[in-house]
Amino acid sequence: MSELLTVSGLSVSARLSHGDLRLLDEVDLAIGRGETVGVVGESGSGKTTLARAVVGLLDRNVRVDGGSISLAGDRIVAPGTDRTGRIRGTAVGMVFQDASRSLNPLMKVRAHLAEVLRRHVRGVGGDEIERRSVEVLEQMRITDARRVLESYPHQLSGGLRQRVAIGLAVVTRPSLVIADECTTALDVTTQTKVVELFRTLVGELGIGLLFVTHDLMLASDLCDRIAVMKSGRVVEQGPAMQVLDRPEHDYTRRLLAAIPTWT
Ligand SMILES: Nc1ncnc2c1ncn2[C@@H]1O[C@H](COP(=O)(O)OP(=O)(O)OP(=O)(O)O)[C@@H](O)[C@H]1O
Repeated sequence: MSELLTVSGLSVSARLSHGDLRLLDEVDLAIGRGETVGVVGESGSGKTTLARAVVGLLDRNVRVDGGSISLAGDRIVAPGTDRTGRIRGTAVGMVFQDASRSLNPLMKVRAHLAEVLRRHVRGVGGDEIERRSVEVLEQMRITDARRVLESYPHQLSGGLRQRVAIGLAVVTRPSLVIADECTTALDVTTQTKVVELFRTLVGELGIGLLFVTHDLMLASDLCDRIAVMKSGRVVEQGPAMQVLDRPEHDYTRRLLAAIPTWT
């Protein structure tokens, strides 16, 4: 599988009034084209910091102090280097937890899609915007694309809003999508449908998917490989089934033990 995203020895710290706090410690992670990698771990383990480092969206008091991130062989992040501006929203799409907050309540879905396309696709015109907007909603398995295009976010269900948010992330045809806890706010049935949609999209579009979640079962259902994070480090990574069936690290075993069972 050809490598798409390579994170090598990435260390990130926050500057605080009483000194520096290490948020990521020598993190290694790789994602190939058409591959889904889950990053799991409890709250505060550094998952979001890792996802945000890839797209250059770290907080102002946070900086990279070691290692690097490359996309398709191009080094985009290293200490003192941030070349993420040209890949964010184009080669890399992002979906966050709460679609309601990432969508502007005063803009119809049509205007959201048009804005993203105009910002990121050079020379795109009205007809093409219309064609690609309908096409991406259909890719999101939205059957009444024209009605959805004319809707404001509040007129859509939570599941539909999240589909629109995913559509906005892929309409520019990125090679990598980063999804950060994007199913957490959804009920279980809607969550399952969104996971199914991601599975289809990865297959159809051949994108790489970085799927951040605290839910180890969800990750193992969707992902080819899983990286388990604890205190800013990747403590274990491997094929999803291996991590689930034969966890090597105590922390992974504890995460597994914390999953409620029906029996
Ligand atoms: N700008 C910042 N300044 C100081 N500390 C920060 C900053 N951003 C994140 N942190 C700390 O870094 C740690 C990792 O945070 P991060 O949000 O990456 O964890 P997470 O695994 O995504 O957690 P969650 O699942 O709750 O989102 C936490 O302890 C957090 O408080």
